[in-house]
Amino acid sequence: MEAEELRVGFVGAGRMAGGLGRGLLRAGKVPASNIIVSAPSDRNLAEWREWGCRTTHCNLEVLQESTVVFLATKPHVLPTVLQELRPAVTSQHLLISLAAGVTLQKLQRLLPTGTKVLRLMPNLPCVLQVGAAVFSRGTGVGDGDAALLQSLLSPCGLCEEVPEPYINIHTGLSGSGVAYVYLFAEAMAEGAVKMGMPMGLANKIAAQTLLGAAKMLLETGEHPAKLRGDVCTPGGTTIHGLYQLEKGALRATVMNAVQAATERACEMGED
Ligand SMILES: NC(=O)C1=CN([C@@H]2O[C@H](COP(=O)(O)OP(=O)(O)OC[C@H]3O[C@@H](n4cnc5c(N)ncnc54)[C@H](OP(=O)(O)O)[C@@H]3O)[C@@H](O)[C@H]2O)C=CC1
Ligand SMILES: O=C(O)[C@@H]1CCC=N1
Repeated sequence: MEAEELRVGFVGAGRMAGGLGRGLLRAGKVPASNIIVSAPSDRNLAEWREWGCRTTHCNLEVLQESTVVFLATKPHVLPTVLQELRPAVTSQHLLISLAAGVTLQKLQRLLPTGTKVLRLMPNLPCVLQVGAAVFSRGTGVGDGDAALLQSLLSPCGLCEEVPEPYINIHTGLSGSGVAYVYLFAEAMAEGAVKMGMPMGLANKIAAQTLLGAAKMLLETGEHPAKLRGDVCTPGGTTIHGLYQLEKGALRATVMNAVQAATERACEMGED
């Protein structure tokens, strides 16, 4: 289907919906006039109107006006929203849930039999087209529907189909992982401030350091340990810094963070 013909809806207009919406718009994937968004308040909708999208307080209207519908409410709200949407769902719709933890089995249970539903876990950098998203498909979702989602999200960054158990792991690694990186960036900059560098400059350099390191990882394809070794002069500065990170158990702490967030996603699926 051509982008101009595709009608895309968002139920929920918050940060993640906004990230995906702006990613799609910036890439010219779907014209703004073909996007309709719903939320109970105007808090987030005003911004969507500025982008040229249509907005409503009625979730059913989104379903009636679109074929591809992103379900972008918080996970605990989703069952109520699906109960409301259920009577208007048809076999023409492709529903895509962003809700952390909410399994395909649960989504399928809450929707009419045969509904085409996908489970997507994006992350916020998709707004700058450097996101990392994974998805799994529910029963009855064909290759064409999966390809449509991949094509829609292709301008937003990486988008891979994975076995469903990987989605909670991706949530712990990447959906939430963005926040761990901000914490690390803040700590790096504060270290520099402690040593006398102005905060604005320290923040800028910390961000550029993360960007450069991430690009090196992606573009060389090298293992992180190899690239780390390249920075370390024997007896030099880096090994002294790394020793402090190892003493502070950074590696185990980060592994624990990914585990805790993954386990929380699994728990949220049980609610
Ligand atoms: N933030 C992130 O980095 C990521 C989030 N996600 C997932 O995305 C989903 C949304 O999270 P996020 O964008 O952060 O949350 P936000 O709180 O920013 O947005 C939630 C949106 O849902 C709307 N909403 C609340 N109740 C209803 C309802 N009954 N019907 C329709 N809309 C409703 C809110 O309305 P109003 O505008 O009136 O407040 C708001 O627009 C979650 O399921 C989360 O797990 C996934 C990956 C990353
Ligand atoms: O914190 C959360 O639950 C959501 C899911 C991934 C990022 N934010």
